[in-house]
Amino acid sequence: MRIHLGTDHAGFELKNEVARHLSEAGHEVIDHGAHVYDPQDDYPAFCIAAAEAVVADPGSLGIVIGGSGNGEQIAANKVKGARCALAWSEETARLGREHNNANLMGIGGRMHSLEDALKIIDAFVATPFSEDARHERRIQQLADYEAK
Ligand SMILES: O=C[C@H](O)[C@H](O)[C@H](O)COP(=O)(O)O
Repeated sequence: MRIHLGTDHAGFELKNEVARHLSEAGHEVIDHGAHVYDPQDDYPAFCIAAAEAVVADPGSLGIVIGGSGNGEQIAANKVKGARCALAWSEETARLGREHNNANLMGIGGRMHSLEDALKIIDAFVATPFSEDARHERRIQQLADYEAK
């Protein structure tokens, strides 16, 4: 699977670990920055770039990383067609895929150990959308609102 990453300084270290971990697992990882550590950088451009890439690349997934994941998720969700779930446990990661067909997840690099963060990310990447009618219906309602 192709996986697009975006992060600010607060997720920089985790992003590099995630890129290594996912590449070793056989995924194609595309890094939309930050490419250098700058403690003063801002998350929106990196997360919007990752979300735009995911929307333009159907079937791919995205992971946006920051200190909390909050701002990163907000930024990604500004992109039309992006459905970015804030994943803070393996269960919320799985539900983001099963119920919301999330094509991106946000995660806080300051919120988890590396081991736990990688488990959360693995749960997200491994879980398919359920395709249940009630979830399809709700996602369509969001898409209809977005199209207005
Ligand atoms: O929601 C925003 C993210 O958590 C940012 O990564 C965070 O606000 C960055 O904080 P600071 O600039 O204090 O390192």
